[in-house]
Amino acid sequence: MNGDMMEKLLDVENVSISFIQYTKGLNQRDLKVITDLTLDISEGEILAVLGSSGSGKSLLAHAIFGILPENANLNGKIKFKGRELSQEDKEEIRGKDIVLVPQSVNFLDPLMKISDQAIGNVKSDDERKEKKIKQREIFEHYNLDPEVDDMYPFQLSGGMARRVLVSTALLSDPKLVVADEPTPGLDEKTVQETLNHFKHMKEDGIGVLLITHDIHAALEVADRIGIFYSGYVIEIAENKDFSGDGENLLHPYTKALYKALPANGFELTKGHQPLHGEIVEGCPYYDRCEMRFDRCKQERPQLIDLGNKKVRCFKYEEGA
Ligand SMILES: Nc1ncnc2c1ncn2[C@@H]1O[C@H](COP(=O)(O)OP(=O)(O)OP(=O)(O)O)[C@@H](O)[C@H]1O
Ligand code: NI
Repeated sequence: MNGDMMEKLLDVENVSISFIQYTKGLNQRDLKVITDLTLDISEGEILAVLGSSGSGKSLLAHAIFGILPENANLNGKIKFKGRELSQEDKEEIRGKDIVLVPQSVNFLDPLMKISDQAIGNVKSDDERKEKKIKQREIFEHYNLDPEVDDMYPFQLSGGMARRVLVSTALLSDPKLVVADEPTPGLDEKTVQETLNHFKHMKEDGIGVLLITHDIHAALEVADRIGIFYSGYVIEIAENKDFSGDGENLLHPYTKALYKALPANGFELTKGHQPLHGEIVEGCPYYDRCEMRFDRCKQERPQLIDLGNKKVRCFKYEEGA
């Protein structure tokens, strides 16, 4: 599919998420977890967001669905098909045009039979029948036998539960699927299976936001990969840039990450990423950067838009 012809589905523009934290006495401070995050996804495209544990990946997903914790502050815009979504819009649209494949099976209701919760609320018996047929079809497609319909979540194996979450998400014919860490804890075969599901969605024109800390999974299915570092997206690269010597990758962190791949297994969190809320004045990667210059210590680089690619580094500023 030609990426240029596909309609834009999701725009996340300058999104920041913070928590109010009470310190000694009645002092409070803003604990920033995500800062100025910008990304977009089109029909038939898989965008992976790659970040270490605790980097705010699930919060990003929850912001899109309007299910952030009460004490979270959300700034910036989230748009679907060009229209900014209010909290009410998000509540309206979720589970329909946009669906979440949650990180945890705990999102399933432990007291409800699998097929009932997959079908969800219906307005009439006819609708229930219709949805039941569709549910069975999709479950069949994901190798979930009829007896699964009457099971409760605790009766599912890890792999089955994953397949239930994916097929439940697809039941509403979504335009966009947000998958939060769909692969950890799965055996190699089930990982492969899950990734294939995302490829099928892509072929069906669905946009997929794949949130993961597994760079191998990201590289296997994603068209583009957004790299989180210390609450920032420091680069959005194309999949094909992760090849050769990594010479087409832009940010020094992404380059280092790529170089570490074949040799070291892979370690995303090697070294110290400034913690959330730590006040870093300049570039968050300054301390580890091999290409830094003075300006990087005082001033924070903005995300530079290079068409399909984006990077947050002064080195790529015009005239630099
Ligand atoms: N309700 C809350 N109040 C305060 N801080 C919170 C709250 N929820 C999350 N956080 C903070 O936000 C950070 C990001 O959480 P999030 O679950 O989005 O990380 P993640 O990237 O999805 O991690 P993982 O890979 O472990 O799933 C956490 O490290 C935590 O410090
Ligand atoms: Ni998470």
